[in-house]
Amino acid sequence: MLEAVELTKSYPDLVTGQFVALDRVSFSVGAGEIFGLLGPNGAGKTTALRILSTVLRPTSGHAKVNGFDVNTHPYEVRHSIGFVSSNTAIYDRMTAWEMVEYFGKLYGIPADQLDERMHRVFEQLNMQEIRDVAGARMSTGMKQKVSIARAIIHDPPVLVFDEASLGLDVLVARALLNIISELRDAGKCIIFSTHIMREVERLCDRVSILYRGRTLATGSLPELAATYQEQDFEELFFRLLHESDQERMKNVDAAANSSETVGVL
Ligand SMILES: Nc1ncnc2c1ncn2[C@@H]1O[C@H](COP(=O)(O)OP(=O)(O)OP(=O)(O)O)[C@@H](O)[C@H]1O
Repeated sequence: MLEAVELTKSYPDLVTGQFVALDRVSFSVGAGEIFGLLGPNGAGKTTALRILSTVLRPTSGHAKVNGFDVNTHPYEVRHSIGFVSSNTAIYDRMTAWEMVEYFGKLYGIPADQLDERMHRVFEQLNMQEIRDVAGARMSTGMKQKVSIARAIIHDPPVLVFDEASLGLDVLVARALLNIISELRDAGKCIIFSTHIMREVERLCDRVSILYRGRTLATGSLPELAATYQEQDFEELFFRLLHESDQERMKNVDAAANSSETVGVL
């Protein structure tokens, strides 16, 4: 359903020449699966998700969403994907119903099908009560529901949640995770990026741990526990980050030593 192969994104950098935000990251996600991208700030999660949703072009590597290549078929990819982030803008003057309807029209859903689809989505997300509430009067939780509704109105097979629980209180965050589980059970292919380990433990079938643009490990939690002989996921996460930092420092030292040697020669 979704496949990323050796995705790399680098930016020009005044000091180092190139800054690699994403370094040969690969993963695949099937229908009815929630795949987590877990990493601290700056790990490269948003960069990967922006490439998958065709907002950014990769420097190298390729990706397919619902069988369509992100570089050659961006239009088809956008129709196959729904994107939910923590900072989706909600129009103050539109009601929940009007906003979702507007997006349905943007996706080109014919009027006769759109009305039926709207009712189904509002029922699915339990949004009937906020149907006529204007954006300006919505709570953060209501806004997040509208963001999800407009991301799924065209019934895409792939859904991307980028730090979607950021800023939500525990009750609303819990409701969000429940909605995502239900979407998985309905057969959606879901990518869920977060820096919260508890969310991964609760929700994800498999996860990639990203750090400084690189994948440190990928697998289901039981697989990772067995591979690294560590049952506590939080311990495992920090251990991998620490080992990656040590490896990096070793490489920096080695590079410094070799340039000193060249200087002496
Ligand atoms: N346009 C850009 N030019 C230069 N560097 C960038 C650009 N966009 C992102 N970066 C850098 O790429 C790295 C990865 O950023 P990204 O937003 O993908 O991280 P993230 O894992 O989503 O973290 P966060 O939770 O902070 O958003 C960061 O160091 C960021 O500063």
